[in-house]
Amino acid sequence: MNLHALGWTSDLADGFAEWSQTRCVPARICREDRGAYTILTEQGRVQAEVSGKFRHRSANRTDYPSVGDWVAAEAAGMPSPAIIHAVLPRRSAFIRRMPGGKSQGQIVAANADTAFLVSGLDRDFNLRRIERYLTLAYDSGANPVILLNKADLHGNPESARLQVENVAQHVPVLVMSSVTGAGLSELRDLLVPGRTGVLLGSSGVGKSSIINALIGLDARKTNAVREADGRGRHTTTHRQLMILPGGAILIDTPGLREIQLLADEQALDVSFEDIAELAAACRFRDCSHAGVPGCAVQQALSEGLLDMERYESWLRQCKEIRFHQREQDVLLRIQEKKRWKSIQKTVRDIYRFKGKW
Ligand SMILES: Nc1nc2c(ncn2[C@@H]2O[C@H](COP(=O)(O)OP(=O)(O)OP(=O)(O)O)[C@@H](O)[C@H]2O)c(=O)[nH]1
Ligand SMILES: [Zn+2]
Repeated sequence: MNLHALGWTSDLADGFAEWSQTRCVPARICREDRGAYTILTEQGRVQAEVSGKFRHRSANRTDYPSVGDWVAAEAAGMPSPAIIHAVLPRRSAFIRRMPGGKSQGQIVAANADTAFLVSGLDRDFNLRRIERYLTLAYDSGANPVILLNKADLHGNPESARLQVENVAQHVPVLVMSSVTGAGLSELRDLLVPGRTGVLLGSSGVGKSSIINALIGLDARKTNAVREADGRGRHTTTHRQLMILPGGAILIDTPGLREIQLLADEQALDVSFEDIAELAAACRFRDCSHAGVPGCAVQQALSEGLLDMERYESWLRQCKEIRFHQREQDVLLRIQEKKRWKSIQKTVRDIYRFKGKW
């Protein structure tokens, strides 16, 4: 398989330069299952794991390879898995907060060019959730596209599209159905050979069905091929990267049950460009725009120029991002403290050792 067909770019080639004189080859992670990786190389699909040295120097979960990542890997000779020595610099990454409140981030997909944010036009439809996904997408570095799937279940999909276009300024919104095939050809037009898309969305919105429809499988049979998750529910359990017949690369992700933001505030300025503009025009310095009379944001609210629910959604996201930033700061301070303790201990040990002389 040609590396370019897997999404190889000149930036990646630059990133790989320091490995080019070694026995390593470039490879892309197509599947991860608790530390066991499946990678794609020019030679084909192989199993891989990270080296002991890699494990040793990787303190954070985000240091480890994720689906979509490019790595420097060394073939170890079958049947041993190949050894991953390094992750090449990422062009984009979707980071979400780990479920269960740990403050470490988890990379859902790496190196995507386009983020397909999938919603179902059924009971799942929720503008506020779309706003959250948009912030996540802008923070990741990939370009968002919104897919409104299950159009066959909605009485007036066009009205839903208008609502979404209202909150997702400049973002393409596609109404589709993986069951009837509506919108599929428009979606195909957005898929570029050698470019990577990632499907993100809650469980059950139809991510796997969309992929199946794209590769020509009957979407209604998706359930039959889904893997049981042990609780009797059928759901996608592994993120997986695949190459579609047209040559575009697509990453399927398991439904994110909770999407807590671990984004940068700048991402909010893009997903809420309208509010960011108002905030910039606010005459109060350091205004939180949360209720001060005379504030430009409050003014827009009272004049009906800004939707209250959208404003509240923005405020919640601001608070959440700041909360995680503070938490992250605390975490960094603790790590720094530990580092100093260990340096102090080393120094003490050296003196103690010297004292024996
Ligand atoms: N009516 C209708 N049903 C759909 C459509 N797309 C998917 N479904 C159904 O919705 C259910 C969930 O679809 P999946 O493709 O498994 O959803 P998913 O987003 O991959 O879910 P997870 O793997 O849990 O993240 C299945 O029963 C599909 O048959 C659609 O366009 N219309
Ligand atoms: Zn203000």
